[in-house]
Amino acid sequence: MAQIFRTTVRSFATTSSRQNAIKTVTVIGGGLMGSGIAQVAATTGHQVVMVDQTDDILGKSKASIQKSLQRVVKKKFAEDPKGGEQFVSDILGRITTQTDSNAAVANSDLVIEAIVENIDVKKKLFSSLDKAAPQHTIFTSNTSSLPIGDIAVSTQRQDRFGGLHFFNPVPMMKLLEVVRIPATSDETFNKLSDFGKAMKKTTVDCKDTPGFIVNRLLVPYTIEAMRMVERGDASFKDVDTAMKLGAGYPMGPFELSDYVGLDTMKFILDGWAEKYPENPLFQPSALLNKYVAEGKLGAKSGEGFYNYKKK
Ligand SMILES: CC(=O)CC(=O)SCCNC(=O)CCNC(=O)[C@H](O)C(C)(C)COP(=O)(O)OP(=O)(O)OC[C@H]1O[C@@H](n2cnc3c(N)ncnc32)[C@H](O)[C@@H]1OP(=O)(O)O
Ligand SMILES: NC(=O)C1=CN([C@@H]2O[C@H](COP(=O)(O)OP(=O)(O)OC[C@H]3O[C@@H](n4cnc5c(N)ncnc54)[C@H](O)[C@@H]3O)[C@@H](O)[C@H]2O)C=CC1
Repeated sequence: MAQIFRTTVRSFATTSSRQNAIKTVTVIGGGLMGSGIAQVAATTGHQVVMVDQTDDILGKSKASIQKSLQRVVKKKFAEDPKGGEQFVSDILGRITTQTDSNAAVANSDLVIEAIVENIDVKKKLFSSLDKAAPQHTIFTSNTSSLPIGDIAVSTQRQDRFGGLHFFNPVPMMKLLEVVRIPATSDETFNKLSDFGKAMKKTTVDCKDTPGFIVNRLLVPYTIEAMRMVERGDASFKDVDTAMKLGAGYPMGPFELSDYVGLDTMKFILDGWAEKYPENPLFQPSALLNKYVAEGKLGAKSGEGFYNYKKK
């Protein structure tokens, strides 16, 4: 019994000290994903530095975090407006902003990159951060579709490099994919998994394969739905209704594509088609290409498969 107790205490102490390993987080990119990641990291007690290209963009990022926190306050502090105000101000107080990414990593335990999905831009950023960050700092990318290993080669710290793939909307989606490349050390991987749990996410372990787990299944499924409509087998609205009511998905594939962005879906698919031309699941969709060519990119552009313009 005493032995079990000692073991339990020891394993708790190990996990707990590992959970404490990451206290300060630098989130680079304050867009849709970066602002969500910064919000959740600060909500779970981490000190966050959020980086973007201009103060104007960072102002918008902070405003979107505030708006998202208000949704939480409405539910959690319905009877306690003062408590709600304190909750928001405590979280925002843990987020500072910076436009100089090298300066932002000076005291960072972890970097989470959530900038534009472009391999050359990501590599350039990490190569510069590698010289500026302390030795112990772990680097991660939130990329949806690029190989983590192809980004990590721009640094001299591949043992302290991995993927943290969050889902949109970050405050609501409970999953975090933790991705390791062959060079990722066990210590780094464990710290990343513990950090995910400290962020109150459920983590899954992923290898550095195209789309990791979720997008590897979700993207071909969505494209197959588009092919079904291209063949005239069903309308896109009926496909959405069928998958929501028949398979229990919160959104059908066309609603989800509009939500993620049709340009993003196309970008992921085109990248994989070029890199893995032999895989029939990654072949282009004429319907998707048509919508993107017409500038119908989904909710963000006001129109995709559905219309989002206020009448
Ligand atoms: C591309 C990639 O690499 C990977 C990806 O991200 S793929 C995309 C993954 N995401 C998905 O699959 C999303 C699927 N959709 C959903 O889960 C849900 O539709 C949704 C959570 C987005 C919205 O839920 P909904 O019921 O349709 O809408 P709505 O009523 O507005 O919101 C539901 C709740 O979420 C909350 N919520 C939604 N967005 C929020 C945000 N950004 N911040 C805080 N709270 C939020 C709302 O306040 C609401 O809370 P209550 O129900 O407690 O009042
Ligand atoms: N949109 C989604 O549903 C998901 C996206 N991702 C990934 O997350 C990353 C970011 O995506 P989003 O947030 O959707 O994009 P976004 O376009 O909303 O935000 C990107 C932000 O990065 C900034 N940025 C660009 N280059 C920069 C640089 N060099 N330094 C600092 N900031 C820079 C931009 O100004 C912008 O604010 C991408 O890699 C994407 O593939 C991952 C999961 C889901």
